[in-house]
Amino acid sequence: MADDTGRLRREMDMLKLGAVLAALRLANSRLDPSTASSFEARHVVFEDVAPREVLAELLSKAPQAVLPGVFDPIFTRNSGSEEVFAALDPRTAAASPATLDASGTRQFIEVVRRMKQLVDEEFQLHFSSLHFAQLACRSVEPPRADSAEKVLNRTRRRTEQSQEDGASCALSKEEVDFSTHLAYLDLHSPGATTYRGGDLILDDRNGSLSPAAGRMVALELPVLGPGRFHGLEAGLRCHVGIGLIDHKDIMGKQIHSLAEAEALLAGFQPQFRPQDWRWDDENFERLCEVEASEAKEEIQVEGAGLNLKVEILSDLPDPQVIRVRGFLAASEAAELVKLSEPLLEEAVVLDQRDLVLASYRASRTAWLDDKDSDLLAEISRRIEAFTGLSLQSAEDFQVAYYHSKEAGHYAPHFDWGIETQLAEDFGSFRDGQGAAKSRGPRLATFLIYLSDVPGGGATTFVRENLTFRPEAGTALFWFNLKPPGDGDELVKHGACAVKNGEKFIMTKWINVVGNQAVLQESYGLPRIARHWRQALEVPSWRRLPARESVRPAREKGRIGLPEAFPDCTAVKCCCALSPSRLEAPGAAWAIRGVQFGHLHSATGGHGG
Ligand SMILES: O=C(O)CCC(=O)C(=O)O
Ligand SMILES: [Fe+2]
Repeated sequence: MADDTGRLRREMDMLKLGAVLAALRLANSRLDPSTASSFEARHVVFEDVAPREVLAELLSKAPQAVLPGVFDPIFTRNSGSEEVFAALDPRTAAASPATLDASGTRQFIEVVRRMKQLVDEEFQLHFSSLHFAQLACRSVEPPRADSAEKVLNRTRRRTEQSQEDGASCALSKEEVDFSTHLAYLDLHSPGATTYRGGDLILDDRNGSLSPAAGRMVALELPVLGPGRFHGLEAGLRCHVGIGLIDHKDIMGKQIHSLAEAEALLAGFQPQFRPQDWRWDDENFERLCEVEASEAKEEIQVEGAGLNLKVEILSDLPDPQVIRVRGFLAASEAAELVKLSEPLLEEAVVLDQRDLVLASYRASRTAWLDDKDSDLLAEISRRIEAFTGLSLQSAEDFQVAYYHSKEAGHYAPHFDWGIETQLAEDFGSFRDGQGAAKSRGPRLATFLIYLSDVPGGGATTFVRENLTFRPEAGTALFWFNLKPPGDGDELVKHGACAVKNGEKFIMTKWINVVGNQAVLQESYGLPRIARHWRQALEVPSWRRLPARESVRPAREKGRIGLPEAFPDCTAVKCCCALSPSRLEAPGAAWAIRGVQFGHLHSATGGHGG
């Protein structure tokens, strides 16, 4: 299977991706600002996104494989009474290859991965997670009786109505999902034996784009704007569609996780759970008050001059989170506190590419370089030996200080942020020549408590239900990424308010560059995990289990779909967000200029 993947990858890399892009982009233009639904979005067209054989294979299998109604419930699903929509997501496909055989599933996953990569690169997305991905077919039989114009008008009215309803609905439901970017890849072109219509209409006044085999259109979405229409007139049309969310607060809502699909395809059985994270903040508050979590397993590890007890609090298929008491001696922790105290400054966090002082992090921080003290160099050596990871591209040590007077805390977050912006902003991230180093995202976090805390200050993992009490010298270690390099949605964690006294921690973020092999070796596993039973000198990562049997399909209706919002219908929640969120400074979906294809006759149908 790995060979297949490699071959497919190489083939796809060889394609001239996006070569026709420039030709299809017209000069930026703006809509009349008086238009009620002012719509400034950007769309980009790619040609030859996947090899023809891949498109043909997917197309030959799609009509039998797709299932009516398997779709993100937040999006409207009916495209009009004449149109039947059916879809399959990567995890469904991987869970029951009977509907799409293993080779088809593999290709589907690779195509989705490629599409996401192109959208991420084109729109320079830093936080995107896969909101949905689907192999979808629509059919209209017999041909629509309505004129295209009528269908379009009806769909437009329905969209406007759902936006009005949805706006109020979504306003009271901050948690509503939405995609910030979409992409559709056509598996085939319209024609006498296939289908008619299917143009993508970005705005009825401003243009449309005809489908063509291998063509992918990627859109940056205005959250409130007119709908996107890609209705059929007749026949059966199949495509691969993806939706991405590029916003750090929503990052990790990977409803359609490719990593999990890969794992399923490999015969691994991840533990699925409803991915509804509306309760993160409440859970955080609750976990702050509970007793420290107990280890599930304890393993004595030796080697490289270390002899430590590893406590495993959570393990595969969930993220492996471990605690090591006595990683530092009390005297070492105290020395580091002393070293960092004069250097502490108010903490900044990366907020959508800007470094800001944020209310959600009340703490002071200092950055310490190995060169600052022999002790730090020694601790780096210990971390390398212990984790088996290279610190070649790791960031400097960050000391964080929280005080009860400021109720010092750090709200639940992910550590996996991309560091390019940080590299430009922090001198300490530069190499000797002042050039920003390439580190890649934060693969893993090694956190060491430098002090006990008399009251509060626990570290909690809100989705794994773990609580750690600070004890000077104790370390925590976990991976932020999962194969093949996605942010892990289960490692969301936070620091509870310090209620009494003060808290010091020191963190080493270990980045991807230099550790790519670890990600590669874990390919096919739901997560990266270390075999702690091996001697420390032998870095050892859990390998893919042999594929023996195909798992039975999971219970229908539980496939990564969030719980329905109790008082929002699916249609109401479609694409709606508060306009104020759109206008918020620094919003991820800052809307750019418009680029349109040429104007074309309008066809109907409402596309999700
Ligand atoms: O202070 C803690 O317990 C956690 C800190 C943290 O998560 C971070 O600095 O990224
Ligand atoms: Fe963190």
